[in-house]
Amino acid sequence: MPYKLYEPQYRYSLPRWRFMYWLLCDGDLPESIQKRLLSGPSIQSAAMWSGTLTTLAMTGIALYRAPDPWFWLWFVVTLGLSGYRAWLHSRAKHQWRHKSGVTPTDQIYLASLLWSLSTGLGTALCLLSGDAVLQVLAIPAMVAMATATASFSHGTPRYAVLQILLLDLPLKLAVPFQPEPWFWIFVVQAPFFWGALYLMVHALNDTSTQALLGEYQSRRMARLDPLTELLNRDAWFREALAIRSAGREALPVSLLYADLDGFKGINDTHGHRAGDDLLRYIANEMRHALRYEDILSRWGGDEFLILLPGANPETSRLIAQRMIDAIGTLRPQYPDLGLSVGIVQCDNWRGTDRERLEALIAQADHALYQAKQNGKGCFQEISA
Ligand SMILES: Nc1nc2c(ncn2[C@@H]2O[C@H](COP(=O)(O)OP(=O)(O)OP(=O)(O)O)[C@@H](O)[C@H]2O)c(=O)[nH]1
Repeated sequence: MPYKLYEPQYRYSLPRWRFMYWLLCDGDLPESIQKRLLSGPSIQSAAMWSGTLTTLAMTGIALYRAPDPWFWLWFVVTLGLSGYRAWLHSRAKHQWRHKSGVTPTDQIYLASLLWSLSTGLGTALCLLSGDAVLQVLAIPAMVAMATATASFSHGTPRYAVLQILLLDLPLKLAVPFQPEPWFWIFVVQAPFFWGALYLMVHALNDTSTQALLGEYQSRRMARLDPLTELLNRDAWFREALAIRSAGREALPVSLLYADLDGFKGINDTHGHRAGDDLLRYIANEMRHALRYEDILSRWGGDEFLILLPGANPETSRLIAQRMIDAIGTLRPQYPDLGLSVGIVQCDNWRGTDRERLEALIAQADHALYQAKQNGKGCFQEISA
């Protein structure tokens, strides 16, 4: 049966204020999951508007029943906060759509906390007003809002707890200051109510986090070589072919085919596990020798394929030599270890398809063969 997964309208960037980060994020999770949890229903427009409309309806009824200056203040604060929150949401949506920078995550969550506080204080006022209608309205409205908050904000459990307390605590604190003894029942049941919401937030959070982590891991495994965590062949092809459409003018690229020298001997002498550790270490060294935009993969065994977009021959020589030198620093421990690199230069990447790319790889492989023939530990270049 077809079904549609819940997708947030847009993703929020991580909070920048320290306290907000602590309140909203779990630093142990990958950033993409933190952002996904952060962008849950709690700060999507639908949740904001349902909360806002409920509060506005309550303030309207409160003003109708008892046009007290405090209720006027509650009404004005709710109206002001609603406008501010609507503005923040439209800014966030715009920034996300146009990828023009960070979203105002801190402000959005802070405004939502202020709404919780003003709503909590407002319902406490309803209880203190002595008006039976307002009192009867305030209690179920607060139970509904606190419960909805727990499910909406489950992606951010610390924040959810604070929000529930801001909403519900003032009402409970108001009970001793009004004459009706039956309202004490809400104070007595408070620990059970909050405890149940706490458990619900954490159970929902656990389920969402585990599901997102599972999805994250399977995406990673489909993309990365498990030993070195570099791109695997398929992902490399995808990324390499994806850059062909960028820009209109000719885009020169270099393709580097790198192969370790003497690696078999290291496996034979130090064991396969030491060989694995070395491959991981070398993958990291290569990452550091490259630029952000370069596309690096473990092609197989002790071979690596690297695409350098926009690189001229001089840059590619420089990068190849940088990688050879980086591996050279391991000589004191592994005297026979080295790196040979075949380089193929391509003047214009535009219009490249898989077939042409495979032909370029074959040329780079040929250049690598020549580098090995020339005594290893060096690079050899040819033009496409
Ligand atoms: N430890 C480890 N070894 C691997 C892995 N994949 C391939 N190898 C080994 O890497 C070696 C690659 O073979 P060659 O490239 O011929 O070895 P080499 O000594 O570097 O040869 P030259 O390139 O001619 O210098 C083989 O011994 C493979 O068993 C791996 O994932 N882990």
